[in-house]
Amino acid sequence: MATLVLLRHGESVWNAEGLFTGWVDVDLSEKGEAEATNGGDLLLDNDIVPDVVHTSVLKRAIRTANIALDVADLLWIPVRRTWRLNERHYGALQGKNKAQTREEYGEEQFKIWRRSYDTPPPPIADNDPLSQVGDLRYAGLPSELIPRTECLSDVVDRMLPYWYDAIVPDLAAGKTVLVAAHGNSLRGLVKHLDGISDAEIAGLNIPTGIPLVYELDHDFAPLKRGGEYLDPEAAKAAIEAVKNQGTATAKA
Ligand SMILES: O=C(O)[C@@H](CO)OP(=O)(O)O
Repeated sequence: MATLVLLRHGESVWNAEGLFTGWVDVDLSEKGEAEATNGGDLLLDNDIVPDVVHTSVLKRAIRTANIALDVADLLWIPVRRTWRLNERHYGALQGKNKAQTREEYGEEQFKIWRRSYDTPPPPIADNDPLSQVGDLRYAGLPSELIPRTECLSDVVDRMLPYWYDAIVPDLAAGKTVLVAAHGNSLRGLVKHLDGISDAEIAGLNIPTGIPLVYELDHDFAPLKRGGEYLDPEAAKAAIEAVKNQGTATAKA
């Protein structure tokens, strides 16, 4: 048996402002830092001691992991970072306001861009200031691997090689593995773990800063479908808030 802990970064500044973020390297808000601290407290309270952490190359996930691990006095554990755990690239929607996008293009199109499995938003131009094509952290990648937009299915395709090649070997070695990543890269991983259909995954949202724990069997399949949030009540409310982003019921 192996333990896998999934942690979505705390609220980012653009989450708070209601903007599509994707691969733009936005920092945590003050609330996001507090959520990361709470995530560390939850690990501590539940005696969960990660042996290794895997993060994306975006600072909201990196800082969330650091803050949570600092709380648990585990800043020293080995860390690996990969673009394959990055948030879904939101294409030309990066930096756009969610509520305004919904108003401009309508509820149906907004939902398709946000949560359909296989329809990506329009691509971002390489010369757009919010494109990642010239970003130093991706300089080692062939240009065709740097997304100009992605749907969730694209995320699953680029995330799974890392799951099999880097995370599974840690789990196989009996390590407790912490993965600090993003709403949509974690949706892709949960889809894979729980065997969720392409249609069903549209209804699944991941809250910020609340560790989701999976106990896995010898074949790296969950003992309990859906895993367990360390604070299920808070997770419920936060999931609802993510779902409602950009709609009239959203707070911001
Ligand atoms: O903007 C984004 O990159 C993501 C996560 O914050 O948003 P959404 O939940 O709308 O897919």
